[in-house]
Amino acid sequence: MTTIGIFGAAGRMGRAIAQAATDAGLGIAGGTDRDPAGEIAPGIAMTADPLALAEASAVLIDFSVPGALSAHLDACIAARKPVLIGTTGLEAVHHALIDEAAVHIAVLQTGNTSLGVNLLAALVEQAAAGLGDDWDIEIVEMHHRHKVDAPSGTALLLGEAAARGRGIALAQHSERGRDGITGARAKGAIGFAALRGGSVAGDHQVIFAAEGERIEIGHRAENRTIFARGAVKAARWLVGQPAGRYDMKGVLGL
Ligand SMILES: NC(=O)C1=CN([C@@H]2O[C@H](COP(=O)(O)OP(=O)(O)OC[C@H]3O[C@@H](n4cnc5c(N)ncnc54)[C@H](OP(=O)(O)O)[C@@H]3O)[C@@H](O)[C@H]2O)C=CC1
Ligand SMILES: O=C(O)C1=N[C@H](C(=O)O)C[C@H](O)C1
Repeated sequence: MTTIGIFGAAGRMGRAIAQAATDAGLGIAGGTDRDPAGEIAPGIAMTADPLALAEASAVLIDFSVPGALSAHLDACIAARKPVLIGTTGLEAVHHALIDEAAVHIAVLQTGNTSLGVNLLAALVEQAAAGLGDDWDIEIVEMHHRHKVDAPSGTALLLGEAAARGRGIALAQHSERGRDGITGARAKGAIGFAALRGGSVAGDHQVIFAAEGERIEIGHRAENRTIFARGAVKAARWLVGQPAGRYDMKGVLGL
């Protein structure tokens, strides 16, 4: 039986993943959290030691915080175990750590584990490729009041898809956090706007706006179960994969 270890196990996603893994008939080796006192569910042991967890698991799932990424990757490399990174708010330094880890082990990093969002990303890439840069691209997301990072990992994933479709680098063409006298929109820019409130699990809308017409495509997550199910599916897929960096396309057959 595949046994999963969960970094950030006491969090909203950690708990949802424990439930999804149990529903899928998988074993749970245990979990870590910032304060690992106690259990996340009956029979699921918490530890403060990422390496001990990695050694006890067939595959690891990390939905915690960017600051813990380095220690989690080190543990997975030392134990030679594959890992899924679902944590968002990652910066260039974190992506460099993931690239380095992927030389030694299989690492899947994604801002969204759901089938719907990954299919949306494929559609966005196709639309951006077909429409050309006189169509302005804006990405709007809304999440619950507890979310700490913006734009969401999913908004950035969709932005990357749009940039790929256009054959440009997102980093050089994104407009984020507009406020005050911003000046006119740059031609070819990909804009981001983030809303926060209530209990919204995750809404994303991609708007293609031209003179006189607009195309809007989007996705609404009704709860976290879709992310948790996707994470468990990806973890199963990762077991036995050779070292390398992966995203959800291989898992979902997109
Ligand atoms: N890729 C995807 O599909 C999805 C990604 N996410 C992302 O997953 C992450 C977690 O989301 P969510 O569960 O809602 O957030 P939570 O804040 O509920 O969970 C994060 C957990 O990680 C814990 N933590 C903090 N530091 C460490 C550490 N050093 N080691 C282990 N655990 C630690 C936190 O503890 P404490 O609270 O005590 O600090 C908390 O329990 C976010 O980045 C979110 O954006 C969310 C949904 C889907
Ligand atoms: O923090 C969340 O809740 C979510 N985070 C991910 C993101 O940043 O895109 C995925 C999902 O939208 C929920």
